[in-house]
Amino acid sequence: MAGPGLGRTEQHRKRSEGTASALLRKMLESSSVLLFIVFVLIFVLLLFAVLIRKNAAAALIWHEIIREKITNFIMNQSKEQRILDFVLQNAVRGDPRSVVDAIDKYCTQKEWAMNVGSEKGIILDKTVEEVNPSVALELGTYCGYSAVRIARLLKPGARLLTVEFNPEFAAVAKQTIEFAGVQDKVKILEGPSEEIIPQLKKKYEVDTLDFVFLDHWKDRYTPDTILIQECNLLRKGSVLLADNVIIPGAPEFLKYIRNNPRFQCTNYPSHLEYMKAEDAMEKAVFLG
Ligand SMILES: C[S@@+](CC[C@H](N)C(=O)[O-])C[C@H]1O[C@@H](n2cnc3c(N)ncnc32)[C@H](O)[C@@H]1O
Repeated sequence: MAGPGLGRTEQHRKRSEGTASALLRKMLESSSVLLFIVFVLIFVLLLFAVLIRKNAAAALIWHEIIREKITNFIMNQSKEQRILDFVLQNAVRGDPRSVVDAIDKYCTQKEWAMNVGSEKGIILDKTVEEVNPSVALELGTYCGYSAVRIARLLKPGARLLTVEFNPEFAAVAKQTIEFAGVQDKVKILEGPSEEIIPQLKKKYEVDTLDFVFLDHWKDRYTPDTILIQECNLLRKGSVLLADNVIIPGAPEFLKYIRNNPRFQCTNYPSHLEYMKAEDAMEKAVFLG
């Protein structure tokens, strides 16, 4: 009786040992898999961090897609609303320069945003001062940064029409423009540029445009430039200024405008807003 009993205990002990070592093996295997995954993740993150520093496209993906979505989720608020809040708290009501400076400060120190920015803003300012427009058109309002920049330089009686198809951006821009005190000079036209441009003559009493700032989605630069001409909105000497012709880039537009004998072009090398990557603006004077 004792023999078989001891045998069972021995068998049981061996089975337990077997199970324990299998469990330990599994644990070691799974922890090394876990360790491997952690290493791969750290490597990918480091690679992405280097890429963000070196590559503007990766930086834009990080700022505009990943970081912005996470911050919006955590704060339950859009980036554009955060920019507006910063303006309301840090700029001086009725002082357009302080509004521009506050947006630049926010976008340099806190969150990147697609305003024309301080460096290319100087090229924009100089062009507006040179043209001294009575009627200016902006395609792409966003938060109203460039609208305020342009409006503060307009002579008395001159006006800026600015087109934006995103209602949330248009609402933020309206408040920014009002806070800057330039609301009498700026009218936000809500809707897609391709629908608004053909309405400019009749609905908004535009004869011709003296200055056009192209700063909406880059694939619309060429079709909208053609549409503006088809609607007879340009006069001899009208000036177009296009932003971001290098990043995100508007190669088709550059090809179209530089090969068009009706335009005389000048390129202004600069840098992508709030970044070191190279960008440029293209000025095109309509020769009639
Ligand atoms: C680069 S942001 C404009 C930045 C602004 N000009 C500034 O410097 O402060 C481009 C804006 O154009 C708007 N947009 C893009 N395509 C458009 C279109 N076809 N019609 C109207 N708005 C458009 C986008 O919603 C976005 O707000």
